[in-house]
Amino acid sequence: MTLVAGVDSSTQSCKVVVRDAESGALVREGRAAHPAGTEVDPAAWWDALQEAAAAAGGLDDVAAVSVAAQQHGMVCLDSSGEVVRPALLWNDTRSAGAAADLVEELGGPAKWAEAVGNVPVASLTVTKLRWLARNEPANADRTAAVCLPHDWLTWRLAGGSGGSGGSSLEALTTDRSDVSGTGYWSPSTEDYRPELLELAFGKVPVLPSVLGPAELVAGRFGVGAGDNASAALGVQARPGDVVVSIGTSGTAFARALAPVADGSGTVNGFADAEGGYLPLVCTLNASRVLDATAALLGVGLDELSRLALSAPAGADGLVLVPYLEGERTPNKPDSTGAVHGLRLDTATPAHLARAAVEGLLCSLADAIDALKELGTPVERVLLIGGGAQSEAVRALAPAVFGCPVVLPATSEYVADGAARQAAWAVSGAAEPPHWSELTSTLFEADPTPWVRERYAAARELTVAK
Ligand SMILES: Nc1ncnc2c1ncn2[C@@H]1O[C@H](COP(=O)(O)OP(=O)(O)O)[C@@H](O)[C@H]1O
Ligand SMILES: O=C(CO)[C@@H](O)[C@H](O)COP(=O)(O)O
Repeated sequence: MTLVAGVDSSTQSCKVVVRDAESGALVREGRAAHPAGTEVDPAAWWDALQEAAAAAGGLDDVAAVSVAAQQHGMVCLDSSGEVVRPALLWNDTRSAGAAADLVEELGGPAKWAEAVGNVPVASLTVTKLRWLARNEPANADRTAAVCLPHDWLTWRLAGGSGGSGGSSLEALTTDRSDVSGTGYWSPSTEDYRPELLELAFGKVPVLPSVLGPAELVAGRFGVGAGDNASAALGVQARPGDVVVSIGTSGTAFARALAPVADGSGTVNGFADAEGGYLPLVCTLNASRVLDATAALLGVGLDELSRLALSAPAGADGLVLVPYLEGERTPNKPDSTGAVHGLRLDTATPAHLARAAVEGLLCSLADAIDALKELGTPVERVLLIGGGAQSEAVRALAPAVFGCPVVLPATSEYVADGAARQAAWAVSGAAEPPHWSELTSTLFEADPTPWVRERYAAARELTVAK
């Protein structure tokens, strides 16, 4: 049996799966936690990867390993390969002002969408580089190369380590899916846009080489991917599927045959990990809305679910606007969350739990609508990510989304996608291997459109932090 491994180095943790390259059967798995916060020393990802790999029985017997990771994080390296400062993550909003400046300097959002398929918001790497240039000029001066979390982990696995003896900066690699979230690579021309990096950062550091989806690095490492593109590989998404992921971020995305350029900035025009495209909407607030509400109520996640399901649809008018970390979609980096409709009869744990689940789902329903408005066909909605383990999320998603929801069997789909990429690279075939169909459960419910209507009115009523 040929074994392959897939890694998901995501915001909250690192997961490793070892699978049979041919059938996709799960052989072993492991995980380890990441530190909290929106700036993290990449060394912590490396340590977590070692711990998760050891928990998965080690990687010595696998033919290939691919790493998928959280998108957009800014990893700056100096000329000897040392990390210059802790990485700024996708959910760090300090570069919101830099994003607004860059949009204006290029002549407006449409120019950016046309150039790189994305309108800068604080999440994109290009805005973090502008922030660095303006706020930490000494660190910007020291920066000789810039890469993404999955690029850095792949480089280290393949021998790059910084200091003497490590691979050179020129050995850094990336893939289309992740580089398309930087803001300085164009999915329509498949090229870096160095003039945009120059505009943002004042210079063009060494950038990773962009390899094809099934290429191998140093003979044993897949090129890797952004975590959402890897999840699309993991669930074997097909045209007509919209995948909704409830992790730290909330995302809705679909595979597409042509690049997308949304001048409103709502939909990110990413590339996918198979040679196509991945229009995607991302929110900053998803599973942690449930974590925070459960903590507020002093209950666990299962009890939160039970409470939510015990309250009526619409929570008798109680609405929770989930902008607990500010928000990216809509672009309100300084906004805060809010609870509206509080009365004596709605001031109960059950009403608050219901409002939290419905608020989270309404923000994702808006994301699905944005994809539809750009012409994305929606034949099936697939629900994945840690938050999809919530009974309340499963039961209420079809009511709020207004359509049936497919729940694939619980699995680490980002890591699974990376393992499938590794199997593809090892096979030398033109297409990724077809692994057995996922077992899944269909959730259906009568639509509750009034829940979204009340949410739509309430989501505008938030104050800045
Ligand atoms: N039973 C559950 N009910 C609700 N949420 C859950 C449950 N189990 C795990 N989660 C959520 O999963 C989240 C982590 O999801 P994950 O997809 O691993 O995130 P990320 O990929 O961003 O690190 C946690 O914030 C936690 O709230
Ligand atoms: O920024 C995005 C997508 O554009 C996020 O989806 C990150 O890629 C983080 O993913 P999770 O850790 O929440 O899965």
